[in-house]
Amino acid sequence: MTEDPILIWGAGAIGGILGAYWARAGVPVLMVDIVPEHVNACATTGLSIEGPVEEFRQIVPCVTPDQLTGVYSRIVLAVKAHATEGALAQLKPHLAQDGYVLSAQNGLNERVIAQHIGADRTIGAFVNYGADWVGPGRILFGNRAAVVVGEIDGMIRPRTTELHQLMQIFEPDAVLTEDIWAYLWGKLGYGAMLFATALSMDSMTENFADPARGPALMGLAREVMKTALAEGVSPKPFNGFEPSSFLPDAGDDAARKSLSELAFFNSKTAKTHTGIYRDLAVRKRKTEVDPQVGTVAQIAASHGIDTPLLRKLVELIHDIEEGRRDMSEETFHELTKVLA
Ligand SMILES: NC(=O)C1=CN([C@@H]2O[C@H](COP(=O)(O)OP(=O)(O)OC[C@H]3O[C@@H](n4cnc5c(N)ncnc54)[C@H](OP(=O)(O)O)[C@@H]3O)[C@@H](O)[C@H]2O)C=CC1
Ligand SMILES: CC(C)(CO)C(=O)C(=O)O
Repeated sequence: MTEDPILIWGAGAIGGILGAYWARAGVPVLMVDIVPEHVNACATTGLSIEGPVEEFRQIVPCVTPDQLTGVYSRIVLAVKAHATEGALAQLKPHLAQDGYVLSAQNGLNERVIAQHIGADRTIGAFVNYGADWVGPGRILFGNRAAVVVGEIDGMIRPRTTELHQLMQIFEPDAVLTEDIWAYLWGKLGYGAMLFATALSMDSMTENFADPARGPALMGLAREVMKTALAEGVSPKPFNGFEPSSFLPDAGDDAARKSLSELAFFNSKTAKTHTGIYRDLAVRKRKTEVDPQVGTVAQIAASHGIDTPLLRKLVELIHDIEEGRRDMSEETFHELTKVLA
């Protein structure tokens, strides 16, 4: 493996965990984050990984973007999707001509990254493990889950194999794929339902297990799967999400079975609520709804597919972000009304 440090841009829940595991394994890592107290804690007293999976504290070199010098050949981008363009502008001067950016994010950020730095320098990852940034130098690792890496053109290159090995340090079951888009679109389908779970204060499991919420949840996944098919993508299953159960010809029983598997999978995590819930209820900040759900609705429209549930979901999340609605069961059922 090459020896210049892997730059992790965004040292929060997802990036921080990768940084801590790689640093502990002796892989040279440098993290970059905009929260000075967190940067200071990671680099001095160490980053504390907490929760049921494993507990340890690891010093990980970490700087703010203005403190960064040098050029790097491997950059892992782990900021929220709406921070992608800003982060790309900052990281571009630090990316080697023959280097790459790996997106460890939810959404279709690989498209945005490719536009800015070139498709040949963009690699995709699908991450489904659950984590929360709980304070400076502290991350809750709630549960292990699927981790997949792959080139956006489907080729397997030496750098992809190296990345796969690196991911296996952290997640032994990490997968190397020739079809990263299948996983990214699968997560968009699951992700649309996760956004809906954040319309109320209830946990992911309470949402997935509630028969009254089933129709709206399955309707959201169906709109995303229909759009994926129109894009020529066949989403792949992971951790209880079974894309084929939400295809136009699959019945309600299959969809309900997948919802019940998602309820079960999420009953095992210490991260009971989504990152979206955390943005809305705890951190009181904007979510990734526009670059995730909004983007799918736009892509659907470009294929002539109507997505009334996705559009309503974007509107409801905006309402909560802007203080026009509470997070409540009643807000969730504004989605159900779309089906009436
Ligand atoms: N958390 C989870 O369990 C999962 C998250 N994901 C996805 O992973 C991605 C990252 O999410 P997550 O780790 O939870 O987010 P976090 O908010 O925990 O971490 C992102 C970190 O990046 C910082 N940041 C923002 N802008 C910049 C910038 N320009 N340069 C450097 N750092 C910056 C943030 O600071 P600040 O907070 O001040 O903005 C924050 O510290 C998202 O797309 C998310 O949907 C996917 C699967 C699971
Ligand atoms: C729930 C989770 C961790 C996926 O399992 C996620 O992606 C999120 O919090 O948004």
